[in-house]
Amino acid sequence: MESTLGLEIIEVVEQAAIASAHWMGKGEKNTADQVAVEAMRERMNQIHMRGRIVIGEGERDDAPMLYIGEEVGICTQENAKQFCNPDELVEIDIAVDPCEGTNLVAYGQNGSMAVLAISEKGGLFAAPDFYMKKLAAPAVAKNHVDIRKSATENLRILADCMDRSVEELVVVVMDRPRHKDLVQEIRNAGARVRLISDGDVSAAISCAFAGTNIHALMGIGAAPEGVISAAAMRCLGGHFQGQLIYDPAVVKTGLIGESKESNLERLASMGIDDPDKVYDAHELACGETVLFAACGITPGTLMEGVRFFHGGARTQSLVISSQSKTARFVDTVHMTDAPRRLQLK
Ligand SMILES: O=C(COP(=O)(O)O)[C@@H](O)[C@H](O)[C@H](O)[C@H](O)COP(=O)(O)O
Ligand SMILES: [Mn+2]
Ligand SMILES: [Mn+2]
Repeated sequence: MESTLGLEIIEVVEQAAIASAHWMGKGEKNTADQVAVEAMRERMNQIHMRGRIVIGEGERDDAPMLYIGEEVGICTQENAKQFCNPDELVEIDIAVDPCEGTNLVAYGQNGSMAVLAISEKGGLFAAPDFYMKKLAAPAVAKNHVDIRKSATENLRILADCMDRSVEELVVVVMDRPRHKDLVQEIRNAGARVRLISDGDVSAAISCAFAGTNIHALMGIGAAPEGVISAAAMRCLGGHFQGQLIYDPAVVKTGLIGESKESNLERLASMGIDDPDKVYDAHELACGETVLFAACGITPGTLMEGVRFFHGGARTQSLVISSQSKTARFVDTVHMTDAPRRLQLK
């Protein structure tokens, strides 16, 4: 599955990031999102593949593009037989977030990226548009920390695993009222908190890389982003656990349905019989082969953002593969017109 796909998906996230970056700082989050979706879809449809979106634009958005169930790739088009024999191609599932951190792009803040994960059919958990409690940590802490334990306990374990004191740990938490007690607990335990307004995919993956000064992600974000983060963490060997949040009283945003009961019914109709199950990275991204690609839109912990210059743009992406066991940082110069000069760095 990987061979050429690994290269092509770099271009998919690059094109989405460039399109969105044109809207950086313009205060228009919907446009920044929409152009990323269109660019991602257009580039995906040039790839010799039979893809199906399993995580895309929200189930209830009625989005015209990259909606859940949409088929993408040349080999899914009506005239597919002109280009390929669809029966010879492996069917793949794709999770996309063309603009992860739309607010960050709109307000020119750090940490946004175009991102996707791919696996063979059935290899990614088709998470509902619910919230998810998440715990991410470096590989050394894998299976030692546990989302069922308190933050205080996990911080002690994490400090032990990393051979440092709790005071030397930095935990990323989304700046939301629902995290008031969690933030207090982390501070009381002695660790330092980095509050982010958006973009918990970047924060989760950063835990797997030493040198980011991010040692854990705790708290509740969106479930689809949890699956995308898990795909990367599974390939990187980092710790990632997620637990669906179906009780609107926990998040208090009204975004996850009117009542706990109706949400439980919805989960049951999707075949999720144990709504309290704790999923690890291997369960959220269980495919034999998993690929992950992200390209920075605005600057982030892992990647630079898109930089425009006369006649082109420069991007930085991260492509991770479970098959080749690689995490590649790709630095690309895009020559849209004839650039006056190309800078080495
Ligand atoms: O920040 C985020 C927004 O993503 P996007 O809509 O693609 O720009 C994500 O990283 C979060 O995981 C998540 O979507 C968020 O926590 C859910 O929203 P909120 O109710 O504001 O916490
Ligand atoms: Mn997102
Ligand atoms: Mn998004």
